Amino acid sequence: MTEPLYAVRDIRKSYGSVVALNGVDFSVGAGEVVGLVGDNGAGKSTLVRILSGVNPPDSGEIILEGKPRHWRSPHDALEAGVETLYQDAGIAPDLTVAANVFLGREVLRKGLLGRLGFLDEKAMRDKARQELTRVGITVPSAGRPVSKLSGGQRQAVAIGRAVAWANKVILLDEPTNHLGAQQSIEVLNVIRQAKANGLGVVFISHTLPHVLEVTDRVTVLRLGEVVADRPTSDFSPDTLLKAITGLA
Ligand SMILES: Nc1ncnc2c1ncn2[C@@H]1O[C@H](COP(=O)(O)OP(=O)(O)OP(=O)(O)O)[C@@H](O)[C@H]1O
Repeated sequence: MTEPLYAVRDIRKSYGSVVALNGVDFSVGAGEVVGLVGDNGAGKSTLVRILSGVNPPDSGEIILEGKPRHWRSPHDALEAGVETLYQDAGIAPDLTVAANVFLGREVLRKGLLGRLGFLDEKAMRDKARQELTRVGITVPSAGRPVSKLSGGQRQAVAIGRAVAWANKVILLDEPTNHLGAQQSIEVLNVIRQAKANGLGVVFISHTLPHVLEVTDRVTVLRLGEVVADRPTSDFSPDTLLKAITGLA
């Protein structure tokens, strides 16, 4: 078997007496989309926080490209190529689309006296448009404030930004939540584009039709344990729901 791009082994995490994850194995390969599903409280968010470096596990291994990792912060994971898009996507409404794409990573241009410090707005707009186009997102204007975009377009900017910056793995926590049908289709297309670009994509969602549509494999968590990890083609809507709820 080939080495997965990103994997965790035998992860355990408790909050006081609550066991959130009880010996979880999870992996994603390059160019693979893995769905992470489970009922409320199953442990999905806890696992995402461990994968993204927000919280360390109590025990277990985190392995990126075959090497054990110990994330001290989300910044560590990000630097190593693991990008996360959270439910409330961290978009700054008053800034332009381009500024949001580069938020925290502004393109600097050498000033006249060789000082660093000018924000090169044109370069930023061009690059933002280029990056969003690369991942399949079109916005009316990269110079437009995000507050002037629809909710779906905002979400598209957030996901486009995450996919554009990710260089190995992208964790998408409910990216199609609150989106209309057309906007969901666009986000699912961005996921396909990320896969085509060779990223490992983890898609966390309660919207099972989207999971069945876009993933290659599905991992089902129930009460902190993996109860199924199989190719998506093995599941029907009915068998996936049964795996999640545990009801026969
Ligand atoms: N900070 C915390 N303090 C105490 N308990 C927590 C904390 N975070 C999560 N838990 C508990 O850990 C378990 C797993 O929660 P988690 O949020 O990971 O589940 P989830 O699958 O993401 O659920 P949802 O779909 O509702 O977001 C639950 O029993 C939850 O109550």
